[in-house]
This record gives sequence, structure tokens and C-alpha cells, in this order.
Amino acid sequence: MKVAKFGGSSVASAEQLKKVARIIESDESRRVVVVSAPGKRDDADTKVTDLLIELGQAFQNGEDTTDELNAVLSRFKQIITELDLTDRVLKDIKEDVHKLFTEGGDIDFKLEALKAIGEDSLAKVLSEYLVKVGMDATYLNPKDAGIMLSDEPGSAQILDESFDHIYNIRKRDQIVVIPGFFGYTKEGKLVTFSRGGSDITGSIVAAGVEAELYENFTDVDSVYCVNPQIVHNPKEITSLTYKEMRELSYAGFSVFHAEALIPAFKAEIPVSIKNTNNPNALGTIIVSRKEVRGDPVVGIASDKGFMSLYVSKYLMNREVGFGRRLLNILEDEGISYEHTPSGIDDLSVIIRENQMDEEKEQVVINRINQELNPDTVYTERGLALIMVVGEEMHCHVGTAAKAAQAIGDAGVNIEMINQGSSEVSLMFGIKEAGVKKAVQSLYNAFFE
Ligand SMILES: Nc1ncnc2c1ncn2[C@@H]1O[C@H](COP(=O)(O)OP(=O)(O)O)[C@@H](O)[C@H]1O
Ligand SMILES: N[C@@H](CC(=O)OP(=O)(O)O)C(=O)O
Repeated sequence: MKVAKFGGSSVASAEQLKKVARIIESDESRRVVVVSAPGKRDDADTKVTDLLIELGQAFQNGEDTTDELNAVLSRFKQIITELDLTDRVLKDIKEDVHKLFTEGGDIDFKLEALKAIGEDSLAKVLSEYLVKVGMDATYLNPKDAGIMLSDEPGSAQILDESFDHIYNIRKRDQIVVIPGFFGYTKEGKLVTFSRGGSDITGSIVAAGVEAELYENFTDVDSVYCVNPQIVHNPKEITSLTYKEMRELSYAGFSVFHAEALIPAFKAEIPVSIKNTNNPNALGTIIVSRKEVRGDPVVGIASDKGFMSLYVSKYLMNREVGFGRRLLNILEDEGISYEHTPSGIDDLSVIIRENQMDEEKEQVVINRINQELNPDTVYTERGLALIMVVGEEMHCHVGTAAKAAQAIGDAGVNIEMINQGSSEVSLMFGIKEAGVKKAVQSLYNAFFE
């Protein structure tokens, strides 16, 4: 049994949904299908999830919501008209939205339920279309699928007990179409994963049903060794390990959600990245172990939006508990951190900028000054991280030197270097403005 997930680009229009139906029909082991909400049809378009977020914001601000609701309805109207389906889904959307706007309840959970309407409606549309073209298919709500999540709106996590429930999907003899991106808490409240989270649903369902393969259909022929939006026509990666993909997706390979690998990895289910627009292309396979190739680097990822919090104090190395107290301050202020590169008398904490606005930054700096009495404390915004990744790095001499040289050749200053003890990746912190030049130069050094 295979689980096939189709992303926003694969379900953006009636034309795309016809391709999806052909893909499902062409392999009878594709029995479980997970879908996103309709994504962008072109660069200027808006994802349905973003339209729903705008609808929620208008409602929360007490504004007229007619235009925002019509924008969502018209996306679905166009799809069902072109597929010649009933207008049942439009009625459901209107009813669901009306209920959410008029019944009592917590606003945060209403906003969550609104956000999920895109995936939910698309799953209904696709199952109806599959039946219309002759397949035995049915819609399955995440609650009935057994997808139980933690009570963390917008960043929910799977509860372990879900997997036993999800296994029961195997017993169904129809093709089931499950909306991605959301599930339910034990109390029955709808909660979503973080953005792009349909990949997570697909991985959870694949682990739950013990699938032979988790296929993730998107709009590129494979995972490329660098983001194709940065380097023109980069080399394809045919296979990589979970560890490598985890590092790369964390650092900007948005083709697969960084949190989506864990369920498939734990259940040892191979993940295949395929193109809905070119399903015969080989794609990329992600597995636990791959043959030794002799290449130290498989991919180079980059992500913007980081900042560093720099703290120095003479004899920091001898002050017991200094690091713990610093991180405690961040914990108290509800800030998560990414990395902590350190020297003898100094420590930098790398944080995503959206974790700490200017106001919070002042609170944190004041507390550090009062509670830790440092020599210096300051922040630097506008940082990017570049991650050079490859499992074979540990048996190659000189990879770090080659990477640093390539960044230097691009005329970009390295602000920070970090290498994890697992030696799967090398991380460089640079100013955001230098990302394109540095990535192109690294690509030339390792792949050309
Ligand atoms: N290294 C990479 N390899 C392939 N695609 C990448 C990479 N890094 C970023 N991307 C981008 O990821 C996009 C696919 O992800 P996404 O838009 O989330 O797809 P979907 O709509 O299927 O969920 C590609 O169109 C590509 O621009
Ligand atoms: N629709 C949701 C979830 C998702 O996975 O979407 P996409 O497949 O378009 O990345 C979002 O936009 O966040």
C-alpha cells in the first residue's frame, strides 16, 4: 500500500486535479491519498489557505467578510464547474463559515477551523471527482482517520496513540482521500500543523498504515542540490538519507516540510518526491541508508530571517551555570533558539527573528545585563544560515576549508561557523544580502 500526498501546486486547478486522478488510477497500490488546499496557479496567485487566513482576520477585526468569503468560494466554484461536479462543497463551506461566525467559542480555535477549510473542501472535491471518473473512492475526515494532535494551534504535534487508530485505514477497501494540514485534540478541537503541514499528515498516515512508500507529489522533477530559485537548473539528487533531508529541509529546502520526515523515518518508510506534472520522472528517494558515492556534499540549503544574540564575559568558561541561566532567560520569555556557537569568553545564541521583536529584545537584554553581568551584549539581525550537507562528509578531509574558500571567493564574510558532532552538516552564518552569491559559489565548488 502506498500513501500519495498531493501538494498545493498539484491541486491548484481542475486541470491539475485531472492529472492527480490519472496518477492515482495508474497504480492500484495508491490507496491512501492526502491533499493540500489549492495553491498558487501562477506567481501572482494567492493560496486558498492565505485567503482563509484573510477571512479569519476580517472576522476577528469585526469587518465585513463578504469579499474574503467570495474569494474562497470562487476558487472552488471554478474547480467544480470545470470538473462538472455538484455544488455540495460550496454549500458546506458557506454552512461551516456561518456556524463558526455565529456560534460561541474561542477565537483561536475558530481561526484554526477556518484555515482547515481549504484542505477539507479539496478532499471532498477530489473524492467526488475520483468516483465520477470510475474509481471507488471516499472522503475521510482526519477525526475518523484517527489523527489526534496536541493542543497547540498552528503548530500541533501528533499524539503517539494516533498510529494504532490510523492503522485501521488498511482495512478499508476504497481509496480514501484525507485532507492534510489538520487533526483534532482529544477534546475534539480542530488544530493545524505549521504552514506547509500537509506533508506532515502524509508522513503520519504513511507511518500509521505501515505503507511500503510515501509518495510526495509536487511541482518539480526531484529535490535539487540547491534551491532552483537561487541557482539556475541545478543538479538533481536521486537519493538521500532522512538525516540529510532533515538538515536540508530545516535550512530552506521548502519542497518538503522539515517536521514531516520524523514519522516516516521512525517507521522506516521510504519517501519519494515526484512531479505531478511529469510523473514518469524518476524523482528523489529518501531512505535510511544509501550506497557510498564518494561525494562529501549532497546539498546546500540556505534560509533567511535569523538573528544572533551575542554575550561576552571574561572567564565565562569558569562561571558555573552561565549558559543555563542565559537560556533560562530565553525560556522565561517564550523564545526558542536554534544554535549556540561559543568561544572561551563568549556565546552567541542564534534565534529566528520572528521569535523576538524589538520590544522583547529590550526585555531580554535588560535581564541579561541585570542577571548575568556580562562585559558585552548585543544583537545582530538580518542573518542567513547556509547549510552544507552530506553524510559522507565525516570521511573526507578538507570539506570545511573548501566551503569556506568558496564563500570567501564570493566576497561574502562568514559571521559564524558551526559543525554538529554528527558531521552531517556544516553551518555558516552570513549577512542575508550575501546569500545568492555564496550559494552560487558553493554550488560551483562542489557540483560543477
Ligand atoms: N532544493 C530544492 N529542490 C526542489 N525544489 C525546491 C528546493 N528548494 C526549494 N524548492 C521549491 O519547493 C517548491 C515545491 O514546494 P511547495 O511549493 O511547498 O510544493 P507543494 O505545492 O507541492 O506543496 C518547488 O517549486 C521549488 O521552488
Ligand atoms: N495549505 C497549507 C498546508 C500545505 O501543506 O500547503 P502546501 O502543500 O501548498 O505547501 C499551507 O498553505 O500552509
